[in-house]
Amino acid sequence: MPAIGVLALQGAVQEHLDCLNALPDIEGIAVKKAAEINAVDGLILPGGESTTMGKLLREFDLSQRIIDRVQSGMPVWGTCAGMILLAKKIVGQDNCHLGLMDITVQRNAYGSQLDSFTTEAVIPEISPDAIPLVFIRAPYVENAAVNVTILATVDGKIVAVEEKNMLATAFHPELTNNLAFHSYFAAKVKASKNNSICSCLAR
Ligand SMILES: NC(=O)CC[C@H](N)C(=O)O
Repeated sequence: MPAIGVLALQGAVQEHLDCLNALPDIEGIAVKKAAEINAVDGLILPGGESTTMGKLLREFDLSQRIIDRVQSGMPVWGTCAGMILLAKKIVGQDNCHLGLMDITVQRNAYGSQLDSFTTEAVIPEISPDAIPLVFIRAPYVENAAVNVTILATVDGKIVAVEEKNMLATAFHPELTNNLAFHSYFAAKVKASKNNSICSCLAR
């Protein structure tokens, strides 16, 4: 059964695990050691506080492990702070964290009076039905390179993107009871696991 890790350094870990474990044929596992990250077929970087998570990733020497696995094809999904961790550029900062996705993100982009809000949107790639979108001190994508697919915008701002095996959302599907994004990501993980089994057998 494919296993999806949820990076468990800080943030909304249990909520993602509950969503994953509600899906058929997927095992959700909290991961915080390099060996655990090596053992999963996909990885979720949860919401929380990106500066703290980035610092812990460096302290525990996990950044390069994640970068290597994602660059060799492991699907990854960053939600909110996780999106910031994936971005190659963060507005107003000289450095980034994992620097994997060709996006520029603006942290806390909705300002103080709109720290948190909920809306909904139809995102055809993910589901034909409207999906609830929960934003908590959320970033948005200020710029996405041409190789990045824009999945959703809210009020003209980009809030969900995909680039090959990488998915990022400014909002928190794990805080709703709608499993559409988790199902979509699980399908990506299953497809990538099948591909790697096929290429091993073909050798
Ligand atoms: N809900 C969240 O993940 C908030 C992200 C947070 N504002 C950050 O910049 O890291």
